[in-house]
Amino acid sequence: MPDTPRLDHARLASCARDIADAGRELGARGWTPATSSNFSMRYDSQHAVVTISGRDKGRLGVDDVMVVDLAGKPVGTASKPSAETALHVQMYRRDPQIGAVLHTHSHNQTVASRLYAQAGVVRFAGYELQKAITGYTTHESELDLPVFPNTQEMGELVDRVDAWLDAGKPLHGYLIDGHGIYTWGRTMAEAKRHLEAFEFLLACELDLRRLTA
Ligand SMILES: CSCCC(=O)C(=O)COP(=O)(O)O
Ligand SMILES: [Zn+2]
Repeated sequence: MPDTPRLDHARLASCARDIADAGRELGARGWTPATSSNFSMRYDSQHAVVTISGRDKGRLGVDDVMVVDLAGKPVGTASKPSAETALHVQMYRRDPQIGAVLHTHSHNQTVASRLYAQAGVVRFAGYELQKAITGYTTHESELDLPVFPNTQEMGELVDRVDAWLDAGKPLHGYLIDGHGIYTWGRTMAEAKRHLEAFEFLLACELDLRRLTA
């Protein structure tokens, strides 16, 4: 039987506070409607702290998160982790530098995911705000946000993300059709900056489509 790690309660409380703060901010912007969305932070090299399934993500408290291993298995609790935990732990497994993953369901994210599902990608070019994504230093770059089909089978989404990354294509976030966005960062602050940047860029693209239709 695998050893159950003794939890560092100070570390867990610190992650819980950061996750709850992020949830309050994102919820206040209307990006987490109707208990949607989920958030996580890396706890250590083999574990993450993730939101418990079904909680109101705009009103999280310290008891609304739990520890999982990087296979998504609960550690030290009988609570049920987010239904989308597999998409969080995938990022922690793939990149040891990733420290936080955010998933939201804003109106713009959802509408854009529907409009660009067939193309399979939203390509941003010419926006100064592309520089808010780590590694982008000029508006004269192309930033791709893929759109994957929605499914209740998390393994299918995990495979699509793996395929994108295994093809060597840069990935800083992705949309799921009719669902929402995933993005991440080395820290919670970086993950929030990426989320805000994608939300802003999607809003611009949607406005341009309306204004130039
Ligand atoms: C009510 S939203 C449907 C599930 C979802 O997409 C989501 O983001 C929240 O699921 P969780 O299990 O993390 O609460
Ligand atoms: Zn979701």
